[in-house]
Amino acid sequence: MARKIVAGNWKMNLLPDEGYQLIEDLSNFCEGNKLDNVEVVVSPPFIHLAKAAEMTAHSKLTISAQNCSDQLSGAYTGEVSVEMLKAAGVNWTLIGHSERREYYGDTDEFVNGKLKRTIEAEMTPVLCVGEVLEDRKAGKQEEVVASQLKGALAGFSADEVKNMVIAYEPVWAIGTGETASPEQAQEVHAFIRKYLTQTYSAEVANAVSILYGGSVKPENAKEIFGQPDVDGGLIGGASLKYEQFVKLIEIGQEVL
Ligand SMILES: O=C[C@H](O)COP(=O)(O)O
Repeated sequence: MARKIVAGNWKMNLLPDEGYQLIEDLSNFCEGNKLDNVEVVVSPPFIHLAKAAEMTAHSKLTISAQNCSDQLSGAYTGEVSVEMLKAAGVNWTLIGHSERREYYGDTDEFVNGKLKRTIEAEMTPVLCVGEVLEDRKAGKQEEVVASQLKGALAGFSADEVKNMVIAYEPVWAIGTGETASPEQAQEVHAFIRKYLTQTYSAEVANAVSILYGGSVKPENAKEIFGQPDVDGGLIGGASLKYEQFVKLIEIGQEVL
């Protein structure tokens, strides 16, 4: 069965001291509560990662990067390799977030290269996919998501895909306050699972966690997390506030 995950993506927010305080508080929360149903992951900016990983080395809180290089090492100014992440104690990373795709040119091919590095390094990648508003209006969400999955997963074996996490994040629902309805989320999640079944196997489809992302808040999480093909959330804005994120973890623990 797919793992249940509540993940936070801090994006380019929180200065180091604010970030470390939040890590400490979340780590204490995870230790103090019986979280036998959900895994909790947070993705701080690169500069916080090494210390955050050190702080959580013996905690149930998992630290993830937000991105990694598609190259192993060398003259790639501004990039961070998977080896560097691993050396810092970070074993997870988001890949292909829509903000990377939109502002920094992460094409499906590029995303595929980054995924290759993470799988070689035995890391857990969270592959992000999702359609823009125009595609949703044209009813092309499944077509877009299928094409992103095909491009990103090209060349991977079923066993390799089994170790990935997928996040469905409709771009029109990110940071906009507009959430996909639980039915809309379920529809695309079910489609992703069907895609994985048809392309790989039912075993792979059932092993891959599919997270929903896009304006998830304590007020709407119960219904979204309650959908049969939703295995958790990738949360932006609400992961920056301790009370809100903890509430989402509690809802995840109860509903997922
Ligand atoms: O990675 C997280 C998503 O982009 C969702 O962000 P949001 O919860 O602020 O809409």
